Amino acid sequence: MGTMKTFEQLFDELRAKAESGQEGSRTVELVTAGVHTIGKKVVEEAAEVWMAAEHEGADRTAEEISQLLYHLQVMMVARGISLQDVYAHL
Ligand SMILES: N=c1c2ncn([C@@H]3O[C@H](COP(=O)(O)OP(=O)(O)OP(=O)(O)O)[C@@H](O)[C@H]3O)c2ncn1[C@@H]1O[C@H](COP(=O)(O)O)[C@@H](O)[C@H]1O
Repeated sequence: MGTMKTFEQLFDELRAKAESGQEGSRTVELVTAGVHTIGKKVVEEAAEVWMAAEHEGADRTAEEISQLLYHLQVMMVARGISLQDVYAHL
């Protein structure tokens, strides 16, 4: 587990990362690859959340959920969608 951070903090970090174009950044790699590649990761991580929730412990499930949230945020960055755009629908 990395340093403790909130959903909002991670989003700001990912947006800055994508803009920086920093070499070796997973986020830059995914945003460059585009929404098709990111979409496949979102679906894969969603399936892993489901499987962990049914067959594994709470810790493993939480880890898979964190990976799903990360990939959803990368999708938002790739499509230029802000947190406000999403919160407006909650
Ligand atoms: N929170 C995350 C995070 N969660 C998941 N991942 C990525 O998602 C992968 C987990 O999915 P998998 O296990 O399916 O990985 P994989 O099978 O190797 O993936 P594929 O290459 O096969 O698609 C990890 O190996 C990471 O590459 C993340 N990558 C980055 N972050 C955070 O994002 C921020 C920016 O990171 P960089 O863009 O890499 O600098 C940092 O704070 C990081 O901690």
